[in-house]
Amino acid sequence: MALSVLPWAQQLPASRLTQLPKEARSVSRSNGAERSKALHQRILDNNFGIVRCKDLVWRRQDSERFYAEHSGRFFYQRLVEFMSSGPMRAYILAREDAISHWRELMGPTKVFRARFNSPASIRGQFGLTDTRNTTHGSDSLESAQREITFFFPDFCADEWMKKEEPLFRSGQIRYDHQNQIHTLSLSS
Ligand SMILES: Nc1nc2c(ncn2[C@@H]2O[C@H](COP(=O)(O)OP(=O)(O)OP(=O)(O)O)[C@@H](O)[C@H]2O)c(=O)[nH]1
Ligand SMILES: Nc1ncnc2c1ncn2[C@@H]1O[C@H](COP(=O)(O)OP(=O)(O)O)[C@@H](O)[C@H]1O
Repeated sequence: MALSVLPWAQQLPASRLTQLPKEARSVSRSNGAERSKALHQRILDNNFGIVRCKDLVWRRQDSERFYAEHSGRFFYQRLVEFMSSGPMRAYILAREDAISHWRELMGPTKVFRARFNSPASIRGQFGLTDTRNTTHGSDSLESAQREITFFFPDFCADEWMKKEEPLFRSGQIRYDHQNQIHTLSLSS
């Protein structure tokens, strides 16, 4: 599983659960909805199972808490402000090696590196600056678990791993267009 947050609203992997897209003020003011749709399609096209998906807006203190490990870095204040400046979308994504696949799909943190070295990546395509780089993705299983709890406090990863992960893994899922997530295909 992997956790991802798309800011316009930005995942979970046990081998696989987590990602978040970030996109806020400047982006959502113009074409945030369109971008969010494109990012959602990119997730589907890359064979991620969408376990959970939720639109939300952070308060400043949410942003400060989520990025506490960066407090003291020169970009902390701008990051905190950006992440609480508009809507974002949080995902729990599942697929084999979800964390590394998502991070590859996102591209490098620094936007010019992304543009030149990975122009087809999400950050290469949509990133504005090193801070406003469109998406977040957990960097390890441990951070995925912590970040999933942050965004989806009611989600029980252990139970999901036990009951649903094997069915996601074997493809016994279907896409629910209305709720924009994958659900188990019921075998009766
Ligand atoms: N070491 C260091 N690098 C900085 C500092 N400020 C900006 N940078 C880097 O300079 C590059 C361009 O920064 P800016 O042009 O200021 O970016 P910006 O337009 O402010 O956009 P945001 O990062 O979204 O606020 C990026 O690689 C930043 O990481 C700083 O105070 N210290
Ligand atoms: N040098 C930097 N300049 C500006 N913003 C940065 C810089 N490094 C990191 N950030 C911001 O902090 C976020 C978290 O940083 P980090 O966890 O190191 O990268 P990543 O999001 O690629 O895992 C980045 O996505 C970016 O928004």
